[in-house]
Amino acid sequence: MAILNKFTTACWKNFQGDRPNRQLFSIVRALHKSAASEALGISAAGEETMAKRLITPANVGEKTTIKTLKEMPGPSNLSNIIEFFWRDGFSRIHEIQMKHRQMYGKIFKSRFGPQMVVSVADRDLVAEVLRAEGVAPQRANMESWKEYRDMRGRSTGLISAEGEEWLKMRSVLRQLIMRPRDVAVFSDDVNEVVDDLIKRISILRTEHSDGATVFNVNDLFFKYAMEGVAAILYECRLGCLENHIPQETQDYISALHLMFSSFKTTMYAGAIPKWLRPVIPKPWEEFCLSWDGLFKFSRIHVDKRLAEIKSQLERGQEVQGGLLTHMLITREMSVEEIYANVTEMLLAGVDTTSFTLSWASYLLAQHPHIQQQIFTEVTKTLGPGAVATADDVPRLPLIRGLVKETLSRLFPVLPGNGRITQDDLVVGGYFIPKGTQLALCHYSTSLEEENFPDALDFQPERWIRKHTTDRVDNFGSLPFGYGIRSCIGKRIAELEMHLLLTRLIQKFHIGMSPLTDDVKAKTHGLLCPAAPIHLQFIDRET
Ligand code: HEM
Repeated sequence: MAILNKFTTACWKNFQGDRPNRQLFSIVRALHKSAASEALGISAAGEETMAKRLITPANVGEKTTIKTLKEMPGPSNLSNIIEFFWRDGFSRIHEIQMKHRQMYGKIFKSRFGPQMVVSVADRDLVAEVLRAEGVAPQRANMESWKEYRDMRGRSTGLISAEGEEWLKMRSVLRQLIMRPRDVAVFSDDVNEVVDDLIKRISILRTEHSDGATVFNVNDLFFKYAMEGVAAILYECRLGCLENHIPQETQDYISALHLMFSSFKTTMYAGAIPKWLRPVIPKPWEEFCLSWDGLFKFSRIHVDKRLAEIKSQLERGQEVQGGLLTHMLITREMSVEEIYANVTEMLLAGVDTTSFTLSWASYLLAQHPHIQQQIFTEVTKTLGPGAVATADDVPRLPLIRGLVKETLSRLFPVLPGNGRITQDDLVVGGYFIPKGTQLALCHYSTSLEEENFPDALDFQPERWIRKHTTDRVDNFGSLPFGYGIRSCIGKRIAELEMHLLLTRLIQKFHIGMSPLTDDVKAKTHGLLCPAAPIHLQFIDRET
């Protein structure tokens, strides 16, 4: 188990003490504000310039060329209803993004009943929006998450919290897991999970007559991602890759599957008016049921660790541990906030990582010559059979390129991102009033020929910098978001993906099974394979 910190009984006082007082919170907030400016690359003077650029509604339509939302093009309400409800557009959100971009241009508006969304489908405009973000950007459509938490008296976590509440939790967590060196200490834990996955592949291959095929690799990568992220978050192993998965882990997987399988209904659980719930109860009931399962699982693991810490301290022993231990001891967050955050982080970290791994392996199988190039890089850099750690990753640019080309370009697992604007803005020549819902269309920008020549080709080497001043475009592809509200688990996800893909390429030639056709993507909340991916894992000669 990675050791982040050592704690002595002195910390126990802190552990039992009060939550940070308001004065401290103001300091944290001030620090955070400057950190946010830093992350966004703007100085105090820059912020002022930004503020001056804001326009009031009175300016609009005068002698300026600034246009109103009324003038913004976009599909009609009726065509949206047909596209989404008649033609099952919910599973083709990524394609619709591309289609609307072609039809209406870089910025367009769509209506979903009373809800109006402005879509931004251009690299430079996305950059404008994100660079103008304040200290606590607001995510869109989180009402149902909050309602569930209020109903059950639970705290919000990073994903669902807003404002000061979010800032406080973010300032705690960003110091623990945001930098590559923060997560490098987890290399051994992750590598143990990789060992188990390799063993699992060997078992699964024997179940097929050719001795090489693994059916539906996403199932395997789901278990890997869950085991890996839990090893870091809960500091324990869950047994996902065992032959017999423990019942409580199985219950969690069921809750996660329920959340995922009923995505379409649960996504709109909050949108269905409360008075209609007695008539259409299923979406809201399933939504609550899956959250109950997810929270229950986190409580079990957090409480278990809490009890261990208490007993160690009572015996006068020094407490050592990782992320969870640190959070429980320092008490910068309450236990309820810790439950909520580990619940939301586990939820955010499993399918995202597993789908990316499925797509990356699929692309490797489709492109054997590229797979061979990456294999050559790995063997030359590490030497035969060596197990990579986080420290080796910077020396494996094609492994990083493989993940980027998969996730930042061809299969961005979150094809879009949402924001509620917190100030009046002008974007692309349009006045966007405060409180407008924005959709940032990352899928369409990541396939833009202007941003990425030969955009449909799989070219991991395009991410390799030939010169230190080289930069492959950033705002054209933001798989983890950008700035102060970006993905807090980015480094954890990267570590899991880099270490696993390196080892898979070292051990196996990954081939396409004849049972796998051309697999298309579909949107189901995330961009996932529309059909199971079956792959062959053939041992490389040692
Ligand atoms: C391939 C894997 C992953 C991808 C592509 C991904 C992507 C994202 C994106 C796009 C966001 C929204 C950012 C924004 O609104 O600007 C996000 C937020 C978040 N992600 Fe990830 N994520 C991944 C893995 C993880 C992991 C492993 C964890 C936890 C261990 C995690 C935890 C979170 C949390 C807590 C947030 C909310 C952050 C906040 O609002 O402050 N994610 N992620």
